Amino acid sequence: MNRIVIIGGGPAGYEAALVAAQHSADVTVVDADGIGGACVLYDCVPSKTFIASTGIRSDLRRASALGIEFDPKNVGVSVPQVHDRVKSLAQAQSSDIRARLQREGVRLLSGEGKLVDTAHGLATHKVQASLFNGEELILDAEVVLIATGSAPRILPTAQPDGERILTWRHLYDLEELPEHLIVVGSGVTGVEFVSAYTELGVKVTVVTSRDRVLPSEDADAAMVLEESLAERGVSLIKHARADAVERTDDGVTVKIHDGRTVTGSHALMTVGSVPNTGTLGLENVGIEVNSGGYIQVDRVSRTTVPGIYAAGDCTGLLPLASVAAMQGRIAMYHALGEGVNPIKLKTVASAIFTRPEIATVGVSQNAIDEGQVPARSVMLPLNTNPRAKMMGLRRGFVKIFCRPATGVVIGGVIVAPDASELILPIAMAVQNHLSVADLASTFSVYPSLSGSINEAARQLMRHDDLD
Ligand SMILES: Cc1cc2nc3c(=O)[nH]c(=O)nc-3n(C[C@H](O)[C@H](O)[C@H](O)COP(=O)(O)OP(=O)(O)OC[C@H]3O[C@@H](n4cnc5c(N)ncnc54)[C@H](O)[C@@H]3O)c2cc1C
Ligand SMILES: NC(=O)c1ccc[n+]([C@@H]2O[C@H](COP(=O)([O-])OP(=O)(O)OC[C@H]3O[C@@H](n4cnc5c(N)ncnc54)[C@H](O)[C@@H]3O)[C@@H](O)[C@H]2O)c1
Repeated sequence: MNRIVIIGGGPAGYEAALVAAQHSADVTVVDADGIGGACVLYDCVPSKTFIASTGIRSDLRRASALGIEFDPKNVGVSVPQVHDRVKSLAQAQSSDIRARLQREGVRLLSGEGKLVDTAHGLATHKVQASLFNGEELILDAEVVLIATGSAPRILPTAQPDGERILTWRHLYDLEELPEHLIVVGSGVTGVEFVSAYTELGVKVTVVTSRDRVLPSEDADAAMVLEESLAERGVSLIKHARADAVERTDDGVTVKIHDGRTVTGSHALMTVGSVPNTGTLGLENVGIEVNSGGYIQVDRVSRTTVPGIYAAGDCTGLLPLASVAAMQGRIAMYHALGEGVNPIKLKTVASAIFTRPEIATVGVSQNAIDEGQVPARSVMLPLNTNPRAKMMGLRRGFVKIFCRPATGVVIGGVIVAPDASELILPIAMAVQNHLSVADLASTFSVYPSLSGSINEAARQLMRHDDLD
């Protein structure tokens, strides 16, 4: 029987454990935060649960435009109830995953894991587990998976205190809504909270070092989001690198590199994450990390040391729960000698849970514009879609990219409510090499937002006929 030790119980670790247990391996997971990892307990699951509440308030605000009379001023937000729901749902999901792992026979240890091999190049490895109950165990393993995730990046001059200067992991402990929230950073994490807090009626200012929100995402999508946030009263301060955040008597001051200052009641730091690789004893086995502290892996999750794999945010490949889980599963299939397909990032679908949502899959507009990938594309505004008109939607679009000669779909972007759900047909087309003709000839429901996916594909087909 293979002895496998997994350090970290987030999506990378627990999905790997399930695969290994189903292949009759002897699996131990050592985890420091709780099964489900930061994903379930602090990051992805809590933020999406929070956003589920904040969205309801916006739906109510839009009701009058559709002829439903009601006074938005009478809508209250029970902050303790919203936060309790967030935390109890996260705990419940963690418990469910824990129970499933236990049913599959996985041994779960609560504590910190560290590699303690006495020399480099050994055939098997040793993991020291320092348990929170005070026990110290040394676990022998033929295979080790490092799946330790990442933690919020902290600026030394903006130390979070959990009261006024916050990371996203402090938010659900606040007793009241911030009066004026300054969000530092405009990446995916930042904009999701900017959108959510404005939906709750909180005044929000964004301080970003870049020239737009979502600098790494589709520019057309980012522009739609900027317009929508501006309409909801968000102030966006661009080209503004925050040097420091300080407490004042009644709030915070954010000091910007060029001398400007911004004051508010609270500051939320969303300036990225750092991998949890510093205390893992990597030097004891001869694994080197890159300049960002990430563990380098190949497409089947192998590190440079035989028998040691790494998966998820600690590898810096693509920090998404879905990718972490896939990397973890692939590591186990490979370690157990099963046939395995190396990970393909070109087919990963992801979404940004703002209002409107932004979902993407496959190649990006940037890669096409820079000439890295030849493609034809079409961008269809949603306001021509009958269902969108019925729903009173003013913004959003469907964009599809396809190969110039064959029309094979290679990517797409959707900006719409529930874009996270609407992206699936394009993701299926990308994954299965379907063409725009395949997409165009698939029946969609009339009327539906997904009808715009058919229509966009049809426009690319017409273009085909002219070639
Ligand atoms: C605010 C926010 C929202 C997000 N929303 C989404 C989303 O909507 N969709 C999506 O796909 N992704 C989302 N992500 C990204 C997603 O959360 C991560 O990609 C995912 O958590 C990575 O999983 P992981 O298993 O690598 O690590 P994690 O989930 O971070 O789990 C790692 C675990 O390892 C443990 N650990 C660390 N060091 C040790 C040690 N030495 N010994 C033992 N245990 C250790 C930690 O305690 C933790 O439990 C979001 C991220 C953030 C910050
Ligand atoms: N819905 C989702 O799937 C979801 C949600 C959240 C995060 N994530 C994952 O997490 C990854 C990381 O996202 P993120 O937003 O946490 O980090 P990020 O590194 O992508 O963004 C941080 C932003 O902060 C800015 N910044 C850094 N230092 C600054 C300073 N001193 N002053 C002002 N601005 C500063 C950077 O320019 C950058 O735009 C994403 O790429 C995504 O993969 C996914």
